[in-house]
Parts: sequence; C-alpha cells; structure tokens
Amino acid sequence: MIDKTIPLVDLHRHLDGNVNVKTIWELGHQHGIQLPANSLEELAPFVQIQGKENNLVDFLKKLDWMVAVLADLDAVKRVAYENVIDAASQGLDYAELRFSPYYMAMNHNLPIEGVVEAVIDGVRAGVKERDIQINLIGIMSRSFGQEKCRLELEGILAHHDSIVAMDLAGDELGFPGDLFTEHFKRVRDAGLHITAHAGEAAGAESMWQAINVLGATRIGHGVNAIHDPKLMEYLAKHRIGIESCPTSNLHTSTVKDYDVHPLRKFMDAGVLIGLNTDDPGVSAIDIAHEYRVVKSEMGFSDSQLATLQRNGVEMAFMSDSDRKALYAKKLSK
Ligand SMILES: O=c1[nH]cnc2c1ncn2[C@@H]1O[C@H](CO)[C@@H](O)[C@H]1O
Ligand SMILES: [Zn+2]
Repeated sequence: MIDKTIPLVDLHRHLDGNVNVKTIWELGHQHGIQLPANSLEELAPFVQIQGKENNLVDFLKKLDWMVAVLADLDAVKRVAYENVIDAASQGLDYAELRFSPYYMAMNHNLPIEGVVEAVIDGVRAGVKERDIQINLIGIMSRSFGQEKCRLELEGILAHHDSIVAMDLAGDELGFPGDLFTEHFKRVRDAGLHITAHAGEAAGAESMWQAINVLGATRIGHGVNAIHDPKLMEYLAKHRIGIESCPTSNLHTSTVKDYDVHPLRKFMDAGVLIGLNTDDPGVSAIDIAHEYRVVKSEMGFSDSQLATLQRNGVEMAFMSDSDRKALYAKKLSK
C-alpha cells in the first residue's frame, strides 16, 4: 500500500499537536501541574478526539494540555526530540514539523526565541539517532491576534537559517488572512517559503487571499476549493500544493465522512495533493492510517496511492537536488 521505492513524507504535522499522553502525564507530575485526570487512561480523552468535534475551534482545544505542560525549555526540547523519534518510527523518510512558538511559550511565560532554539535543539538530537530528514516550519497562531503573531515571527526570523517556511494556523473564521499581510511581507523578504491553513473552516476566498495576499505556494487542507472551479484550475495550473489531512478533516467536522472527502476531485482536476497527519497525537493516527483509509474508504488504487506519495515529495520545501538525493537514497535501501 505504501510504495517502498518512493520516499514517504509528511509535510503537515504539528509537533505541538503530537505530544504523547505519557509525556503530558510525566511533565505534569515533574512540574507540579494539576492535570484533569488521575491516570493515563483518564487523561487520553482530554487530548485525543473521541468521535469528532463540532468545529475547528473545539478540535483545537485538544492541543491545549499538550502545551500546558511545557514548563521549561527542557520540556520543549523533549517534545521536539520525541516528535522526530515518532516520525521515524512511523516509517517516514522526511517530515516537515511545524510549531507555534508563542502557543508553546504562553502558559509558563517562556522566552519565545528560547522555544524556537529548544525545538531546533530537540530536532537535531532526534535526527542524530534516526535515519530521517526533518525540516521545520514556523507557525503564527492567528487566534492570538496580530501582536502575538509578530512576536512569533520575530522569534522564527532570528533563526531563519534553521527554518524552511512560515505557516498561519488557528481560528481561520475569526482571524482572516489579511490581518497578517504585513507579517507575511516580512516572511517573503526573509526568503522563507509560505504555506497557510486555508479553506478549512472558511471558504475558497480564504485560499485566494492566502495565495494572492500572503504569498502561499502551498495550502493546508484547502478542502473548500472544491466549490470554486476557477480556484481548482488555478491550483492545478500553478502547482500550488494541497496538504490534505483527511482524518483531521473528519475530526474538525470540515467533512462529514471519508467517502464524501473531495480528495479524488482534486486528483481528477490535476491538483498537486498529498497525504498528511496534521495533529497525529490529537487524532491518534499515524501516516500509514491515512493511506489505509484513502484505500479502504475512498477506493483509491495502489497506483493512485503512489501518485499521492510522489506528490508529497514534489511539494516538499526542499531543493531539487535534495529531492533527487531522497529518491536515490530510498532506491538504494
Ligand atoms: O487543523 C488545524 N487547523 C488550524 N489550526 C491548527 C490545526 N491543528 C493545529 N492548529 C493550530 O496550530 C498551532 C499549533 O501548532 C495552534 O495555533 C493550533 O491551534
Ligand atoms: Zn494543521
């Protein structure tokens, strides 16, 4: 089902949405943080989706305990390190891990730039131990407004050599992209790639804005492009990559079920689209799960799955020579 000759990648994976229940438990106890449960089993439903949530904002609350236990920079480093080990254990050859430094810093007043450094350190430590390549994407969490996003941006830009791209995540309906026009101008000036969560809670207009105003060359989710044929055509023509996260879309009630997910329509329209996990810890899934459901619930053939797998590599924020090297490494295994 997963083609062993093609690199397996996950480009849309929040490391602050992928903290082990056990790690939350241990950090909570280590730092004397009051948790809402008396055992690991009791804690799981506070951070993992049970069934589905009514909307995106409710879904996002599940991440709150994952960052509530980040009491110091060692905790941040641990979470970043464990994310690399987890990604490698899931069979990924390459992953882009994204994180929101203010969101990770805010509960315990950590220095934002320190959080960025701790994430970079933790990822470096993980990569030393496992056969996986990682690139980092900085997130501006739109839900906290323009000023907090500016702080996130500055923390990331201070380390732009270790970061490949910038993203906009959080409450898409409440905080439209054009609030962050100035922020993304600075991102473009710094030469970072741009992806944005769009067309998930809001409509196609939010995707047009992400592309035309913010400068996004990839879009997270993008589900609602399906209602705008001109946009579908534009995405295909300009090779704007769609980072699809089907299970997350069910869990946020963006899409009712797998069999009505528009993934196939994007493929038919010639749009570059790949499979990703989004918040694997919250959704309690791995990347193989996404390939499995696309096959079993959406009826994709193995060759269509292989196209999705290759699309992921093509969309990755890496140089063409690194892309070639990734393919070559896979074939030599
Ligand atoms: O599916 C999603 N849609 C929009 N925002 C998200 C999603 N998953 C996580 N975050 C947001 O990303 C930041 C942490 O990395 C937080 O702002 C969280 O709310
Ligand atoms: Zn996301």
